[in-house]
Amino acid sequence: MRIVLVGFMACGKTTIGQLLAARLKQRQIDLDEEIVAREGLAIPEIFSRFGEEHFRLSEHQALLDNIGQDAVITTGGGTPMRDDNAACLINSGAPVILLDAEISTIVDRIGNDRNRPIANKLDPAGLEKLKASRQSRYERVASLKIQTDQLRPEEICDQILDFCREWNDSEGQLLTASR
Ligand SMILES: Nc1ncnc2c1ncn2[C@@H]1O[C@H](COP(=O)(O)OP(=O)(O)O)[C@@H](O)[C@H]1O
Ligand SMILES: O=C(O)C1=C[C@@H](OP(=O)(O)O)[C@@H](O)[C@H](O)C1
Ligand SMILES: [Mg+2]
Repeated sequence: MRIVLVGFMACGKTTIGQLLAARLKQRQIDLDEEIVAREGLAIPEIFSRFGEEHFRLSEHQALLDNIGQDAVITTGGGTPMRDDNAACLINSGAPVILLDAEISTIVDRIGNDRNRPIANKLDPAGLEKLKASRQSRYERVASLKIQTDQLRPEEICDQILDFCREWNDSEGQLLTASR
């Protein structure tokens, strides 16, 4: 079963993707990990040596190379922002799940992690502004939005799996999970 996770930084895409993959006995493909493996450099080094544009090109290629895989695909927070990436996600035929969270939760979850060059140069107000500028795009590509602030990873997984079982009936609609 293919499942794609999108959403802002630190909303839990990589973590939930890992759990989903384990539950489904399937591979997880994390685009950030793909990029790091291809480039042989950590994300902050890719940004500092080659710039964001280079990172985005690498991310685009990683998405195109992997979107057809039967796997849990976890994107980076910026992946849906390119129009061609958004089209690729929408046309993939896979359920695209948006993980969302409040900025206070995101700030807590980022903690002292220095691995997100874009988040690391922003204060909470800057993060909120960036998230607001991206939100409509996330919502446009997604078939289901889950507000994760009060949920344990296992509960988020349960909601995603319930939704994916009904995917054929609800294709194309943005639903907000109420359970
Ligand atoms: N539902 C959750 N409850 C508590 N902590 C979470 C939850 N989801 C993710 N986290 C924590 O938040 C941090 C960022 O999660 P991560 O999976 O890297 O997010 P993303 O891939 O969206 O940037 C990690 O430390 C992770 O353990
Ligand atoms: O939102 C962004 O622009 C980014 C999100 C990161 O992934 P996560 O969303 O998994 O943190 C990573 O791709 C890079 O640091 C840029
Ligand atoms: Mg991630």
